Amino acid sequence: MFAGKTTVLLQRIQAEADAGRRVALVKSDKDTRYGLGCIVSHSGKKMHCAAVASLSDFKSNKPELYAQAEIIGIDEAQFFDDLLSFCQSAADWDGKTLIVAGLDGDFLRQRFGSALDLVPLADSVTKLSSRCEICGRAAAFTFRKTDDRRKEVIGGADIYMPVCRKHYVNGQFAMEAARSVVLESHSPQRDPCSSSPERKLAIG
Ligand SMILES: Nc1ncnc2c1ncn2[C@@H]1O[C@H](COP(=O)(O)OP(=O)(O)O)[C@@H](O)[C@H]1O
Ligand SMILES: Cc1cn([C@H]2C[C@H](O)[C@@H](COP(=O)(O)O)O2)c(=O)[nH]c1=O
Repeated sequence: MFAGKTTVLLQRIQAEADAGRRVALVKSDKDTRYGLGCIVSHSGKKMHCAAVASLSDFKSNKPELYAQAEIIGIDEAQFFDDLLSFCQSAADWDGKTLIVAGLDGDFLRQRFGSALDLVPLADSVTKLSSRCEICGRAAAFTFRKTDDRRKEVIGGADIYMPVCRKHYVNGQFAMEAARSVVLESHSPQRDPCSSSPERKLAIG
């Protein structure tokens, strides 16, 4: 996150529109933070879009928009279960150009949705990185600052921060240590007289 995916997507869609091409922008309706009619980057740039539950909904519920669009921009691609089938058929059979922005991995660095499955079908792929919020180095990973373990948790800088490899690993270690301290303190078998081993909780 914070790597500039939405910024680049909006810039490319704007450039295509300025060149006279018919464009459409789509995002998942799971993200309601800025209302459903807009895609907004973390730095505040925004454009109108269609917010849909699935990409097949976009095609069936907005048939004119789909039919007239030469270029379709998709943001938050990780949230669309039908990403692969939609992109394949739109590009291969309907002649659309797709510009897709999304996360490849989640806060645990596990694959997120099917953005990775698009790689062999794409003409080109750009992996962006942010700046580590702790040391300023290139940040390829996203650290979740809360204890929520669900894969999908909508949010921005309130919940997530971009981190480099070192600070990702340190942060995960600190979270695990904190979690085990909490679990131990709630365990009925715990001997109140025994002292817990020292744990490092600092990230950095
Ligand atoms: N905590 C943050 N860390 C890094 N960048 C941030 C942060 N908060 C806001 N930004 C801004 O967000 C921009 C990237 O926003 P955006 O294009 O929405 O990224 P992405 O879609 O990859 O999450 C950065 O260029 C920076 O100006
Ligand atoms: C890492 C991670 C992110 N999310 C959510 C949080 C945001 O709502 C989006 C990512 O938005 P961005 O344009 O890339 O900033 O995804 C999530 O649900 N689970 C995660 O592990």
